[in-house]
Amino acid sequence: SITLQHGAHRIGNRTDAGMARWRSLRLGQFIHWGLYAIPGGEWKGKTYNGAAEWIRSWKEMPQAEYDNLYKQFNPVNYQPEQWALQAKNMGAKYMIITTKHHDGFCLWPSKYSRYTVASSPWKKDIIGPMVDAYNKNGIDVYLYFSIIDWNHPDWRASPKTPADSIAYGRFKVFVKNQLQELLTKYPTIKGFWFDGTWDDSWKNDGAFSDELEQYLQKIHPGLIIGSRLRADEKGARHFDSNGRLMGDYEQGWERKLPEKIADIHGNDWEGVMTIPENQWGYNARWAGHIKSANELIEMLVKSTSLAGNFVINFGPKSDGTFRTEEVQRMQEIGQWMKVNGAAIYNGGYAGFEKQDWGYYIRKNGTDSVFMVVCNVPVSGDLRVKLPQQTTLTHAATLENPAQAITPEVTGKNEYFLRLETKNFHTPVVILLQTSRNT
Ligand SMILES: C#C[C@@H]1N[C@@H](C)[C@@H](O)[C@H]1O
Repeated sequence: SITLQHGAHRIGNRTDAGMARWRSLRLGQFIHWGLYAIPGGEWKGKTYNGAAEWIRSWKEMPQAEYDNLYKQFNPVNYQPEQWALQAKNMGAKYMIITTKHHDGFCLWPSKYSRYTVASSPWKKDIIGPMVDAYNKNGIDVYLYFSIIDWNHPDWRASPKTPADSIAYGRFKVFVKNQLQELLTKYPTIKGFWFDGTWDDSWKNDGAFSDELEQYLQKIHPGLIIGSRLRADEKGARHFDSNGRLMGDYEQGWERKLPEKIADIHGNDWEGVMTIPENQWGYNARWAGHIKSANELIEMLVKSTSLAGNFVINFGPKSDGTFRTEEVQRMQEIGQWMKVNGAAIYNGGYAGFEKQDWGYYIRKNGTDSVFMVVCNVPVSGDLRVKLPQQTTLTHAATLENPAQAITPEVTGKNEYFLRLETKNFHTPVVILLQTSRNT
């Protein structure tokens, strides 16, 4: 390995209580909300086919017109208490909110910028009441913060001239000030979710991202920050030039998930997922494949089975309400979580051989292993193959009333569980009690 000043400073996962809590939450809610919700993917009768929150970069969108949308930001139906209750009923245990996306508009009244809610008809702080409402409902809050800031005169994707470098130097001070301000104003938040760190200006300044992370940790010890913030001094991101993860969890799983346990290299990780193929901010016209609640539940189960967190994204409208399809997904997922949440919270990798019918999840630190059946075999017979020296002592479904299943022993450490009925409309969870033959 090579000597790095600004590579990973820790080998292996964090072992503190704050990270153990993050690891136990498993299901999160992402919220992308900002000026982009006003056009909602459309402008003067034309439809923008990209991600709605990137509409400012669309050649059909005059940037000056986009930058004046703040004069229309007035979410009269914004009710953070309702948002938090809805998330609680979905079973989300943490929430990530865009304080500032790439367009640079701040949902909090930052004293370092005029491009904030304070300048809008709404005037008031959006973030504070949201953090309070979610915390009151037992949901941890993480703040999404984009380093890219299209609105700030000193932002540079790639400094070319000495003047650029001086401007970008001012921009780095601005970033540091805004982050310190967010930690001071919202001290109960558990971490930052950084984005927009792919440009040369950031990638080529590993020292700054390293110092920034340490500066934030000094203000708020235990802060949880993923791998998307840092670069090392050779421009490597997420993993340093020695292949070691920088940050507290792997944060590269955006609209994709690992397939098998080897893909995560033993690191904590989090997957973030849109319900349409690629829309984070509100887009009036949802096109392409829209994920069903069952698809999202299966992704949550798959993530948990591979010892990772899963965060589902929602894009509220400019008035502060949620579109029907998103409300429906939250309700359906919540109904499933009410019965089966025990298989998700504190769930992790079971270490059993993967079977076609679905996923195994081990309740961390116990001999309780859940089977989550997503693909009911026409035979109704679920094959279970346990590691050597492991015996299956009991099996029952989680639903009410629990349906006991007598395991049929077919060979060494191999069993079949027969489902009495095969017509399930959502993934069915079976709790296995195993014992290790010491
Ligand atoms: C690309 C990109 C951004 N990363 C996702 C989390 C959204 O914020 C999207 O705009």
